[in-house]
Amino acid sequence: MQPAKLKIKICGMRDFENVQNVLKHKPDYMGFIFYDKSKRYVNEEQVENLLKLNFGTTKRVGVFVNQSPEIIIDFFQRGYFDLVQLHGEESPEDILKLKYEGIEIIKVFSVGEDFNPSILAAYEPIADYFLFDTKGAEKGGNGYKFDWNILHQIDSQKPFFLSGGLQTSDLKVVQNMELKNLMGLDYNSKIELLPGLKDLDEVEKILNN
Ligand SMILES: O=C(O)c1ccccc1N[C@@H]1O[C@H](COP(=O)(O)O)[C@@H](O)[C@H]1O
Repeated sequence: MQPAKLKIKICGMRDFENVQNVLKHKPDYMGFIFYDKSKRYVNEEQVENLLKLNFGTTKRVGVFVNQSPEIIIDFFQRGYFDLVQLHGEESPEDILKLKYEGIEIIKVFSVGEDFNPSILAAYEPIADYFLFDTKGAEKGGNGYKFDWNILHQIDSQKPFFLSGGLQTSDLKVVQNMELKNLMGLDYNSKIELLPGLKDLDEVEKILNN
């Protein structure tokens, strides 16, 4: 069954004041993109500055693409995030290295026409959550949706997030789909004024629902 209240993640944040303002709406998760080819890349100086803020109940998600476990562990030990979102082709072996350090894992799968759900089995015992995003030219943040009906065919017990071009109005659509194990929605480029700068009106609409 889909949980009554979906968790909300606002991703691709980096601007101090914008983070502060989004936090007023208490999202469940806030994502920071530690991938230097992203338009939303957050550098170490920006992250260190953000550590001054009180995140309250909002969990900070570090988003990585095929980064070495050693670097991820180093950033985790510096307190840069609470859990990781692995948005590349990370192997189960590398993910286990993170688990041994006590890091909670969101493993991402990019869904296109050729998506084969058999890839999930190797990650089922080690990831805490799955996230299904749209496959596109970029590793993430492509800004468009995949056919969510494919999720009805997935044979997994793992709670998962949905992402890929989500807009404010999608909340109701998704709720009506009764997607088994859907735990949360991840908003990014469609609620932005500029890459990395979220539209506070959209954030308010999402989180006041
Ligand atoms: O946003 C990015 O630039 C990005 C780059 C590399 C990996 C992940 C990235 N963002 C994640 O992409 C999805 C979907 O975003 P969108 O709604 O399609 O813009 C989301 O999970 C972001 O966390």
